Amino acid sequence: MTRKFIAAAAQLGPIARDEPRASAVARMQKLLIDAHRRGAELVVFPELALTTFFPRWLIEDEAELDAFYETEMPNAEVQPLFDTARELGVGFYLGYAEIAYENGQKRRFNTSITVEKTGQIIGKYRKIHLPGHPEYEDWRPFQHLEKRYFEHGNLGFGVFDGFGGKLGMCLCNDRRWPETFRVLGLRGAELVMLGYNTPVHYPLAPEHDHLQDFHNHLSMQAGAYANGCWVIGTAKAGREEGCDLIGGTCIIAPTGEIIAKTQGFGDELAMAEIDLDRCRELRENVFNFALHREPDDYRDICAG
Ligand SMILES: C[C@@H](NC(N)=O)C(=O)O
Repeated sequence: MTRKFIAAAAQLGPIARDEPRASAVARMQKLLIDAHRRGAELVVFPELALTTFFPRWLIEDEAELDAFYETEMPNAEVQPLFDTARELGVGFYLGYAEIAYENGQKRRFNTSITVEKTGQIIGKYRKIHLPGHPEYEDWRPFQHLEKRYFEHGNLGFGVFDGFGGKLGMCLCNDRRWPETFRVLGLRGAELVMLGYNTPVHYPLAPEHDHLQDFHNHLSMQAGAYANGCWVIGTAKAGREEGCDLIGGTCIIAPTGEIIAKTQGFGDELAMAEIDLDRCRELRENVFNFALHREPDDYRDICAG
């Protein structure tokens, strides 16, 4: 059986603070339809793809904050995207802010899901590496309050079946951590999908601002290569509410090579054929884990 399919990384340009969900959903439907026309069976959208990147503001009013989260997936506003995708037989990855009620508690997560071509949700992930800070810091030109608005994801790095292979997900800052890709790789992931919102300006080390694109690709290419898996990384890009976000949306082969990339900072597709069997080029050779890994010498990695 061939395990080849065409995938699209569907970059979104900025989403305004007052842009309704319906507008973001319509933009994603358009990208999905274009991707389908060009043969795609899987479309990867960004992190927090339904709203602006709201952690850049301190929002103290609970109702105002809650308006950026989804309490159900799908819900009435996102259903049109699910419907279009199912009608066309296209699956997708989608990032969004989630409110969940667990054991009587209201919990907030930065979440992604994968939806199969049938419209079924086949995987769910809640972001584990939350960057930023929990309290307002007045010296910053903009806030990064993910540690305030989200809890540490409680679903682990799950690997699930879909598109004829083993799939994994993560979100934005997770891609900078080799452990993310290694855990997914150890669990057999052949394709890792992720969305990101990455400001060009990093207030803690502004001398690295010119390296943001480099660090983005370095992290994802290294993750792909060292684990012999495909990576699709999709940006929310461009100047969003005065804050510049990097683009660089791309599809990376298990060799670590970028084989498709967006050019600009708006709504745009990067597309490539994914052959899941190519993972073997690495996983049966230099990164044959069973033959060559030396976990006894890595114990410090798991020390708390
Ligand atoms: C800054 C941070 N953004 C994010 N949304 O996790 C990152 O790119 O690592």
